[in-house]
Amino acid sequence: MITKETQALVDEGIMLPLMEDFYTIQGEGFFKGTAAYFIRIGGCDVGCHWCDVKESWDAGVHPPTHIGEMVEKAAASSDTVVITGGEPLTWDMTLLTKSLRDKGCKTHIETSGAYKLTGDWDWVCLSPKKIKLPTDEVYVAANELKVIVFNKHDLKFAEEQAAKVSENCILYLQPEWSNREKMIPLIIDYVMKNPKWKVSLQTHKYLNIP
Ligand SMILES: C[S@@+](CC[C@H](N)C(=O)[O-])C[C@H]1O[C@@H](n2cnc3c(N)ncnc32)[C@H](O)[C@@H]1O
Ligand SMILES: Nc1nc2[nH]cc(C(=O)O)c2c(=O)[nH]1
Ligand code: SF4
Ligand SMILES: [Mg+2]
Repeated sequence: MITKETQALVDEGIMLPLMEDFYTIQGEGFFKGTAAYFIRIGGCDVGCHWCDVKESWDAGVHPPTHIGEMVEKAAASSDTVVITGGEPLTWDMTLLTKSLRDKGCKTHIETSGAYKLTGDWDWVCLSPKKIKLPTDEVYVAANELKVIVFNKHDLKFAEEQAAKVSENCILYLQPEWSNREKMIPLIIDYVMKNPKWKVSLQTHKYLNIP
């Protein structure tokens, strides 16, 4: 159980439930191959059945941590910081992103977009989920749209989502990891026929890095 005082700090975004943080190579999407510091904030109730970090879902098991601590560590390693989770937009991202920018860091987010968009972002990766669709403001802010393809129907979903983002948003299809052998041929064929889309792979999993 956390105290009322701590809960108040979490509500303000001064403390956040930190699952893990690590310096690695961004494995996915537009910045694939770029060194970046990752901050993984616990808490998500979207509930994707194929989620590769289900341990993140329960915010209660991840210790409320002062954002200042996270920012110090991140800024000491990298000028590019990716906020992920869990679903980071479960929380108020205003103060975390402000502190990161004050330290000269670029702020990137990995989000399903299911909740109110808070924070100041240099890059928004929107990965929409059918079971909890993004809010209108996140579609507008998205720099890249990364749709996870678990089955053939997800290609139709991808087109519906692409119709909602801005014109310069970069479009990616990423195979769901456990079903990648089946989905990769389908994605390759689809991208060759519909070249507005690009392929994104979880390259960190092939490289055996976090
Ligand atoms: C774990 S999520 C955390 C951020 C946020 N909740 C979201 O879904 O965008 C980070 C990224 O991994 C993707 N992802 C999660 N599980 C995956 C899987 N099994 N295969 C491929 N991508 C996956 C998500 O769609 C998202 O783009
Ligand atoms: N290397 C690496 N790249 C990533 N890109 C998005 C990730 C995420 O879990 O949000 C991720 C991750 O977990 N590791
Ligand atoms: S929204 Fe993201 S963290 Fe939440 S269940 Fe889906 S993939 Fe996992
Ligand atoms: Mg990941």
